[in-house]
Amino acid sequence: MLLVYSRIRNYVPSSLCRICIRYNSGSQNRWLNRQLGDPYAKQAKVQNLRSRAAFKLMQIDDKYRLFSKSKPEQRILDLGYAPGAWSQVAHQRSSPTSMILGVDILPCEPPHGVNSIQANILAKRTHDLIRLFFSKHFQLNKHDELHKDHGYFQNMLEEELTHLKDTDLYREIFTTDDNYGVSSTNSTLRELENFPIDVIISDMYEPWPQTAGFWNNITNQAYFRMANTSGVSIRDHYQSVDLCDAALVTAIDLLRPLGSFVCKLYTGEEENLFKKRMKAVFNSVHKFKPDASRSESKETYYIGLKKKKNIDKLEVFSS
Ligand SMILES: C[S@@+](CC[C@H](N)C(=O)[O-])C[C@H]1O[C@@H](n2cnc3c(N)ncnc32)[C@H](O)[C@@H]1O
Repeated sequence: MLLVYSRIRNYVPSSLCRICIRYNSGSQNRWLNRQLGDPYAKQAKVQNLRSRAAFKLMQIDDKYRLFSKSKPEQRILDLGYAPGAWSQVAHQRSSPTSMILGVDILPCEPPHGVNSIQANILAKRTHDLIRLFFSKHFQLNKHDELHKDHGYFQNMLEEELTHLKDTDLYREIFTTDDNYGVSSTNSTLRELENFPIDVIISDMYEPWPQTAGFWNNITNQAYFRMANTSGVSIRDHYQSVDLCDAALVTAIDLLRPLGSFVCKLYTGEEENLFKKRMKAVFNSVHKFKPDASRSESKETYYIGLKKKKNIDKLEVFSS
């Protein structure tokens, strides 16, 4: 019903739309009324931002300074990026030469200045695609305007990955051994290839209301997929911890030492365990609930600054 509402809202006067509201369930009504009166939702519309979530990241960035216009070529990974408001903020607040990759399990056209892939972060291949995207090799060959054709871009990245398999170049990009064929003088460059990302942001969880991609039978039934807020806080919490762990694994494997990390967590009894894992990966760990996050929501944000070096993944997850 919500989908129908958002689709027809573009075509019919708002008085008629109230009819739709009347036939919704009570909780849907509450959601719609809250959304219609919400100052952040209104501001998002005015500023052409894809959702009110943009303000949460702005407030996190105001406090923890993740992005910088003066750092050229910041490499930013946005996990669960659809519909793209966080990516818009990352693009606005970083230098024009920064590289931003959005990953989402749902199909979505990325905002201007952002590349994206449709993929599940729980899959190993997704990590390979991310590493390839940020590799020197792919960046050199990438056409600047590719973000304008999302499907073409994803195909190109996938094909390149298949093409490279079993070549020396593949081994160079994907072997993360510090000593792989390099002298110690090149170790900084090697570190950059091993850990090519400066900032990882993850808002992964419930799907945004889809407006496109319905042809895709595998991923468009968002409400039957692994993660969607159910209102049952224990269930939401455990699924959220899984996604936070997946984001943390991505950070261990791909984020550069001293790099920054943000992830959304639905709070619950495993929160302290997750915090402990964060502390094993980052020198400085903060919990922050931005004003734009509704007080009744169980969501909170964990910020990890100054990633440590030489992290043993097994140790992080076995304690
Ligand atoms: C709350 S939305 C993100 C909103 C986004 N930060 C923005 O500002 O527009 C959460 C997203 O996480 C995605 N997601 C959930 N599980 C995922 C997974 N396993 N892999 C990739 N994306 C996932 C959902 O499809 C959804 O689009």
